[in-house]
Amino acid sequence: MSVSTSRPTTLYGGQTGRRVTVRDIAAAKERGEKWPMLTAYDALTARVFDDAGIPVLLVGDSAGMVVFGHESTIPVTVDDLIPLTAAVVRGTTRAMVVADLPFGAYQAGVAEALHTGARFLKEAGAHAVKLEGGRRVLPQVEALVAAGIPVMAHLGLTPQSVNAFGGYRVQGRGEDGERLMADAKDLEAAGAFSVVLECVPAELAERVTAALSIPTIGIGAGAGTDAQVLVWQDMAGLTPHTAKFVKKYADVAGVLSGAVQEFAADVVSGAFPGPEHGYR
Ligand SMILES: Nc1nc(=O)c2c([nH]1)NC[C@@H]1CN(c3ccc(C(=O)N[C@@H](CCC(=O)O)C(=O)O)cc3)CN21
Ligand SMILES: CC(C)C(=O)C(=O)O
Repeated sequence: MSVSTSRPTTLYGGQTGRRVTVRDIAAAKERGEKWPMLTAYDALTARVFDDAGIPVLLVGDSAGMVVFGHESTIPVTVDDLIPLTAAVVRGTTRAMVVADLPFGAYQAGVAEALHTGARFLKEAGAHAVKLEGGRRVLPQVEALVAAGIPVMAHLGLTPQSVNAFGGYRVQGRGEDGERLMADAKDLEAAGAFSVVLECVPAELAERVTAALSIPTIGIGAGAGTDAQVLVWQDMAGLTPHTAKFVKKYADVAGVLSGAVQEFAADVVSGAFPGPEHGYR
């Protein structure tokens, strides 16, 4: 058996019997192959996504909103995300699991970023981390990469800056686009293995994708990025109100609501439990 047989033919759908690595992701960019990414926050749903062949799962700080019920990602802590990340790792065998570094857990400097990044790898078994920002976090990106922690960058609408932006708004229009392009190039030079582009004009995302040798992962950034990510509860129809960039692929809220109402009616009527659900 040659060494090359251990490399997947495609990132999505390619079978190797091992975890996806940063080298597999780099190879997909070289092949010009597009790939899907989803968020995950627990073992059972992560397992469904892993079995479906999703190569990269993000334990996003969007957990603050979709898991913990906050109004933004600002209140999320490292201690909130570590057990969720550990659950996603335990629920999967093939996906690379990327952990979001929460607000206030890396901005203070290199030492803080290294401390937080190491916790996600040691305590949760994450394979990489994601952090938000451009030039202001380059030292953190360089230090994490030097320490052996792969870094996914995140530009455009960086939700941890929602208070500075004055709401969740499209970023990178006009002159801001050139600054975003420069930040993307600097993040690649600092060693990031990929970059999320959130809520930026499609034309800008396409230009950044062409300018970088690392993959771009779009969310509300048009069809020209190398990968696409969505929050799973949004694409599956569990989130009540979603942004314009979301496509709803299922009605999980409707299915679950129907099941819950049937269960409740069966309890009230005495139809559940039946003899087959009991012990003699
Ligand atoms: N469930 C969920 N899905 C997400 O995609 C997500 C989160 N939560 N939490 C963290 C951030 C916040 N995100 C958001 C939230 C709202 C908009 C939004 O409402 N955008 C406006 C665009 C406004 C404009 O035109 O500038 C929209 O109408 O789509 C976008 C991204 C993306 N992330
Ligand atoms: C929406 C994705 C990119 C994210 O950052 C998150 O889930 O927190």
